[in-house]
Amino acid sequence: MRLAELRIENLRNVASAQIELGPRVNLFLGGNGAGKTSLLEAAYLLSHGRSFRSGRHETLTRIGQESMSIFGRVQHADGSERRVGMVRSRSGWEARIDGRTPEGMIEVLREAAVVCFEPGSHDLIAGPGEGRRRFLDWGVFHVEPEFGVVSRRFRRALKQRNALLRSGTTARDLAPWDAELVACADRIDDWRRHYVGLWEIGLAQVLGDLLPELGAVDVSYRSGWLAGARLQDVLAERVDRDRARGHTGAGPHRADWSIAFERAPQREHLSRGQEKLCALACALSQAALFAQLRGEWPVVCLDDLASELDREHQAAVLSWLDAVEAQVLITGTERPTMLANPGATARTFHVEQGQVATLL
Ligand SMILES: Nc1ncnc2c1ncn2[C@@H]1O[C@H](COP(=O)(O)OP(=O)(O)OP(=O)(O)O)[C@@H](O)[C@H]1O
Repeated sequence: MRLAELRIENLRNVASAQIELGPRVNLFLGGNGAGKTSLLEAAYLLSHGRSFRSGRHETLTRIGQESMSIFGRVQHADGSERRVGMVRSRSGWEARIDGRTPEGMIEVLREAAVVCFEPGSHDLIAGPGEGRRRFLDWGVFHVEPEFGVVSRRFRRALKQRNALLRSGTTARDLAPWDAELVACADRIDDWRRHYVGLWEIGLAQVLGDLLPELGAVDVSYRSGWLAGARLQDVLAERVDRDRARGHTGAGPHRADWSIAFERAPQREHLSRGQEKLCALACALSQAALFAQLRGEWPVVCLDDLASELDREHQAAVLSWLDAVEAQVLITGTERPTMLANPGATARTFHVEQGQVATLL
């Protein structure tokens, strides 16, 4: 899929922008604080319903404004086109699809698929498990049609169970929520496990290009409860502990995954740059798996590529992307030397004080 057009109103310092994107490489150049990352953030929001930057959602809206909006014209490989959008006001998010209000944001998120590598991406390797679960679930969501609904049911059951735990209830009151929780958890776990099994094949290939010096790679997935045990047994066994803590300590909300290399078996063996390359390989291999299973590439965003990677790795990434069909959005303060002659289909934009102008 590709974003043929991106329209933004009042996102950070971008008061109003309408960008006609090219089908392949789109380069956004401008000085620090110009608003380049905010453009990628807009594309990412359409796909994830949240920003890749930390902080409260209120800070997304331009200072002094009541609301912000993002619209995208999405073109799919089968020739279909969708107009997707989201508006954020004081009352929260509102989704739009082809001029109507869909049942939920989930419909917009299904249409727009964007993967992103940005300065905070190393957190995927070095940061808390929540980011890794989100990464994994984004991939699963796009290939398992029921995943969105089942994970919503799971979150509801978990919330209810936690509320009951805090109110000092009996095991009998917990039983219906435990049953719902376990039913959803088993499906989520199966989907995630299956996805990781497919994804790690492509990940090993990309890492073989980007970090060959670290040797063979192994991805381990942990479901969030004792390996080999049934979740219902684990919940029953630890119910007193859960009650004392006021929340459920085992389940898919505690799942995690990690990457180990032959010559860097622990995460702490990786340099910061190697963590970044790992995170980049995760994003690229996730995009490749999406393309394999869905028959079209997601949009690939690379924020501040030149300052994140050395020249050799920048060249490796750009030639990897050149060989595939993906639409790519890249930001930088200067044109990367590898993109000095980016080809006839490439577009370059100049960004300054939140304004975007097409250069080529
Ligand atoms: N809510 C907001 N309202 C208005 N301006 C904001 C808001 N939040 C952030 N900004 C400003 O918007 C700009 C956002 O810049 P962004 O991170 O997109 O820039 P960038 O071009 O990627 O910069 P850099 O090269 O420094 O990473 C900054 O100038 C920032 O001060």
